[in-house]
Amino acid sequence: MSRAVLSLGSNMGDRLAFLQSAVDGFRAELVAVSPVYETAPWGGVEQDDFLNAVLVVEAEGADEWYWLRRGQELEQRAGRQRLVRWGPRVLDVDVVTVDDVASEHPDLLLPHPGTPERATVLLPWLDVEPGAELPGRGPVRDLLAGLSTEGVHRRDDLKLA
Ligand SMILES: Nc1ncnc2c1ncn2[C@@H]1O[C@H](COP(=O)(O)OP(=O)(O)OP(=O)(O)O)[C@@H](O)[C@H]1O
Ligand SMILES: Nc1nc2c(c(=O)[nH]1)N=C(CO)CN2
Repeated sequence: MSRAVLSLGSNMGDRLAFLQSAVDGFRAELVAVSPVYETAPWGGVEQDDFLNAVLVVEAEGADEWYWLRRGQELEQRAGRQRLVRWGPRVLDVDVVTVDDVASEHPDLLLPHPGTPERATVLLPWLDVEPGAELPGRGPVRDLLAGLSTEGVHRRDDLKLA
């Protein structure tokens, strides 16, 4: 069984609908869906706030590339265009972890290298897996304790179903 943690982000158009389209796309493999967070953009590009969430998914016989491909298919279906690094997007699906897999392949870095610094990933992940560990880096709870969560707000009025 392959178990992956995926980070979803959107800051263009109907942001919640784009996140929901990813949830729907992974419906058959879905283990958990986090609350939705509204988050100030990181990365230095001036742009609108994001909605972020995390999914936990599982599939028999899948490998890490399967999850990357599935995420990219859903990004394409949402109409994503790759324009600016760390810029606005209708849907971003990042593979955060796949079991304990470590990968240095540039097309699939695992665990996703941005994770330890991103409260936008760690907070929703902790909501669905309170004991979560980032392989090689320890408990998510401890990583979060060292980060600012300023600009990261849980939106309980916005629900993914
Ligand atoms: N763990 C991963 N999850 C998703 N894409 C990855 C991962 N590791 C490497 N990539 C590669 O990153 C590229 C996609 O980058 P993308 O434009 O989504 O980056 P970004 O979301 O702007 O930045 P970041 O990856 O820092 O969040 C793809 O070519 C993909 O193969
Ligand atoms: N708050 C927030 N900022 C971002 C995000 C994101 O998902 N959330 N994704 C980016 C591109 O990967 C760039 N900046």
